[in-house]
Amino acid sequence: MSHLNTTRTVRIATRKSALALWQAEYVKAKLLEHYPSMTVELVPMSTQGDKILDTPLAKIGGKGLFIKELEIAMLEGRADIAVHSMKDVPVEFPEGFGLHAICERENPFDAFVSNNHDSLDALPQGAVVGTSSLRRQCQIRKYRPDLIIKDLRGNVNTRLAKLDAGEYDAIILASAGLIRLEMESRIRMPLPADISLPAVGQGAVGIECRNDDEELIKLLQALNHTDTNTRVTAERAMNERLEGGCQVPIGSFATLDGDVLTLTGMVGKPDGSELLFASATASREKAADIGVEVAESLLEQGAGEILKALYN
Ligand SMILES: NCc1[nH]cc(CCC(=O)O)c1CC(=O)O
Repeated sequence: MSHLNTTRTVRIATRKSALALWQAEYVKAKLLEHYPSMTVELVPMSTQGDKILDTPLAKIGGKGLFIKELEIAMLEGRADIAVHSMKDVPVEFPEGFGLHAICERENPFDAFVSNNHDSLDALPQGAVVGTSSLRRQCQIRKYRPDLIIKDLRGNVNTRLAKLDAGEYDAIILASAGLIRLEMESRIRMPLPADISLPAVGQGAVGIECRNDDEELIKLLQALNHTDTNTRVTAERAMNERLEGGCQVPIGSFATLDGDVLTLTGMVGKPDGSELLFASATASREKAADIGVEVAESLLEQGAGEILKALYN
């Protein structure tokens, strides 16, 4: 790497939520670990997504909502990279931008969080569960049709405050966010993939930059985690074939056993009355191919109709 300028300054555009700031600090620490003479600065900014938190995201369209302002900052030279939760990153990037590293995945599973109950099974009939994710909603409804699902929005801390205020008997959050914000003790029960298949890319952090910053792209390779990248590539390929945004009842979860990659996908009706599943296994070089294969198997089962009904 002696030909690369490792002393350059890298500015990280980030949203201001606790989790976004944690992720930006994490990438900063990783960069400094690999390039001790680099200067890394955070450039926190408010984004459109933060301002419209009270509006149901599905109705606004969802795609790319959180990242526009960060890209403008990179275009205007106010920032060099943007750090994202992979599950919030749309399949397609705006012209001139790309995803150039995916860091090692944290716990990818959903978490059952409650102050009074130990597990989903332990909830009394008709208990109120908070989540605004159609993916979580359809899977919880399938598993426990008697529960009442109530909308829950805001950052991780806001959602926990609403639980603590007694608005819900339990809420569902991503384990990764709680672990990163040092609130792992809030997890009463991790939800296994056969109860709640995670979202595409859940638990992984990705780094975006301009495609013409070749030196930076090379420097970022040190932060890329190959196994995570392979798994998330398969999951995203499935989503792309399904033309799914980030606010859809779609689950996609890949595992690696050596070089053997297995992908499971799910598309469900939000009311939990119908959930479609498909799986495929292949060697790791076929990540994108099995994403498409699983998507097509879901489409054959009728996933297209379920998704179309939601977009209308
Ligand atoms: N959609 C919000 C969001 N985006 C990323 C995470 C944290 C987990 C992750 O990095 O995948 C969360 C919170 C949640 O779903 O509970």
